[in-house]
Amino acid sequence: MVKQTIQIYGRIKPTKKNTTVYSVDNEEQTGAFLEFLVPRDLADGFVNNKRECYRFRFLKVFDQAVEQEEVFENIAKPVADSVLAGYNGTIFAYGQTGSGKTFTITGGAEHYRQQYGFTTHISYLEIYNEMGYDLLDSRHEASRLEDLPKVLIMEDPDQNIHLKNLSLQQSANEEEALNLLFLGDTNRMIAETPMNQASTRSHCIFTMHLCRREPGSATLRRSKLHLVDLAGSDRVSKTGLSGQLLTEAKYINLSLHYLEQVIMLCQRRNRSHIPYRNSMLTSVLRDSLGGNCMTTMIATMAVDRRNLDCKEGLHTESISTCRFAQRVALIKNEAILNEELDPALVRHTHTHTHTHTHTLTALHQSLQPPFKPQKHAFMCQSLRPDSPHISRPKIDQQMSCSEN
Ligand SMILES: Nc1ncnc2c1ncn2[C@@H]1O[C@H](COP(=O)(O)OP(=O)(O)OP(=O)(O)O)[C@@H](O)[C@H]1O
Repeated sequence: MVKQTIQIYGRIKPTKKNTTVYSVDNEEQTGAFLEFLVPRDLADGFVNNKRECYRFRFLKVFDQAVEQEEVFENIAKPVADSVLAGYNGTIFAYGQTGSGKTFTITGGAEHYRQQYGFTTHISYLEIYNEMGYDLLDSRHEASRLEDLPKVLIMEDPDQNIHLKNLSLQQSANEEEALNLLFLGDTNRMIAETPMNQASTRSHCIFTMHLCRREPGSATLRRSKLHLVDLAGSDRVSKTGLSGQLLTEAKYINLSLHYLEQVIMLCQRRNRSHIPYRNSMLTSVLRDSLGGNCMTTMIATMAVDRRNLDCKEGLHTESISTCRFAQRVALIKNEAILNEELDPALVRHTHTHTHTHTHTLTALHQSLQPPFKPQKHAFMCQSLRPDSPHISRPKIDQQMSCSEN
């Protein structure tokens, strides 16, 4: 068993504007500090009694110039390696609208290197207004979100969560896996808000389910990797929304509130009851938050003046994102190696005890690796936009929202 607190990293989105209000201090030994400096003259005539300096600790902070490749090497690769070994992993991005969550989790419009990896199953869930949708329903490519299959949460007697109607698509190689990612992205709901024209107003969870058989062994290792792109964490009152967008924002606020509630309770030593069931997001991420998973969070921040709280001259959203991250860093997870005896082998052994031939055939079949493990498996590559083989299709408003 691996006991580990949730690992927190910060990432500052590049801006062309001159920004002197923060500083990053990455120390090898002590971790990193992100400091927001709030000069009094930014208060625009208001009396500013706030602190001048807000200091937050992260494992590492990736400043504006840091490329996706380096973020991948530092954050995603260790998690992907653990998942390949048989542990569950989660990487989630949290931050205000437009701060770079989607970019960090799924990459920009670049090309990806095509390299054959091993077979895996993939699911892609969108949670919009507390309702789950299967983004990988290929019959509904580029249709309205409401037309996609609705995903329901079911719980078995052992309180394990099952997602009914969420398809698991097998992918034989990296190209197929990336195409599933692109299909899902095409189906994602994109709505305009005054703050960001291509804002995602929903939570999206791209999950890779791996099943690995050790050569020469009858045990299987099953692990999952969740890549979680949360909706913007901004408060509703600031963005001046109404109608459908206000409803969306309220749902987002509520589910982020439940996420925060779970996080607060997970920190306590005496964890009696954690209300995971309050929202779909926390139900799905149950293992990731205080359970059987190695979890990493990336706090994304946009620091240009547009994102300043004008009255106070503060980076209010960045500061609350950092505060959220500090609370997340206190959560202790316990990841176990998800090993089990191959059920197919057990079944064969029971039904064919009278002859060794069948048992041996089954044993032989079950010991064939279902995939060829390679150092650079799909996940290791999926965030690496560095070579010209597979391109992300352009997703425009028309494609993603309506067939007409
Ligand atoms: N590190 C980066 N380098 C270059 N461009 C970036 C980076 N991070 C974000 N961007 C760009 O900034 C814009 C907003 O980023 P993104 O859509 O990832 O934000 P978000 O936090 O996911 O927003 P939302 O909450 O609306 O989903 C996009 O055009 C994206 O390409």
